[in-house]
Amino acid sequence: MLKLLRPDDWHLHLRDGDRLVHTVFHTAQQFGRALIMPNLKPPVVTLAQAEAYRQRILAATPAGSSFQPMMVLYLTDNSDPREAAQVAASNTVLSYKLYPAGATTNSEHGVTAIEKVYPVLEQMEKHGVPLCVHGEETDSHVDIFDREKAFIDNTLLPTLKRFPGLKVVFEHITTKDAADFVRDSEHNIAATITAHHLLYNRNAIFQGGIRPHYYCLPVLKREVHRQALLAAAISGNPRFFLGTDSAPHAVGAKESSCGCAGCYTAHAAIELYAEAFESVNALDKLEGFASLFGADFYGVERPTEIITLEKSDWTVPATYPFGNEQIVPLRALETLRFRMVGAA
Ligand SMILES: NC(=O)N[C@@H](CC(=O)O)C(=O)O
Ligand SMILES: [Zn+2]
Ligand SMILES: [Zn+2]
Repeated sequence: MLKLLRPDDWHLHLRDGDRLVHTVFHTAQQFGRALIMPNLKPPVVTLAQAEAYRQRILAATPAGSSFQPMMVLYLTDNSDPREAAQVAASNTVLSYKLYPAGATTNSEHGVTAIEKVYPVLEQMEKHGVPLCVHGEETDSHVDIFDREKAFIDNTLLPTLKRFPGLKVVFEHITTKDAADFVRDSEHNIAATITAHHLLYNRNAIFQGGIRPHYYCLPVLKREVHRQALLAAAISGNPRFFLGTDSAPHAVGAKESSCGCAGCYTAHAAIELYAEAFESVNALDKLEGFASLFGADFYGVERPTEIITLEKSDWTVPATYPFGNEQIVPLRALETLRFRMVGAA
């Protein structure tokens, strides 16, 4: 039996509409709070839109749950620098998200050149508002496995040189380069790490055939990178913390000749992380990573509730409902060794 302070998910996609009841259900079972990504269609760009989305999420939250969605604004070339001060004053909107235009799902309204948002970044630095970053180079000539490293060199380093006090969360890091970069950075740079990047390398996408449910962005990398992420996650360094990047797409959109990027892990997120930490005998490091470090970085209260995980095998269902469609979760029809059994 393993008891943990109730974890928070610092990178989550819930989508919208009739899908919310299904996605919120899974996350609210496990997490006290989650940082909700704003890449809807159309994206969440204003405080008013974020508040309206937050209310839709709360309306879809199961009765009796105290789950709190924390919101993010989608940064665009046209974001108003004056809004940064209002974000700093908000208790429910915590950060901005940088999607380089074209980098990932619903990023077409993203930033076309980082210089265009310098006035916003200046205000964010001034007011202490964190920037969450999808860190991949968008130049299609750059090899897809090298895009995270190229982003560090071409975008992140010059931006931090110009705004050295800007708080940055390098989201869903996938390489040793990114882990080393964050480890060797100043205290204002942190990173989230997904469960799937801790558990799998790029072979998973091609195991006996093409496996669309293991395709996400940034794409899974070589084993050496997975090892580096695992080392960072269990290091006890408080600038590495949990963000699932659980990213649901209906089964038809994944199992397609041009399938969407994203792995759905919210149904068993903490169990998947526990499995990864146990694989290197580091379950004692899970609570800091999952429940403390993210709250500290964002400057919100640490959790007080406790959840309990048990060592007991269970089989993940083939699908879960997703609005009026279905979603295939990670590890569908396979066995998981941990199971969350309660909260108090
Ligand atoms: N990670 C993914 O593969 N997909 C995410 C977008 C993102 O986080 O980049 C999505 O919204 O589907
Ligand atoms: Zn992303
Ligand atoms: Zn994401």
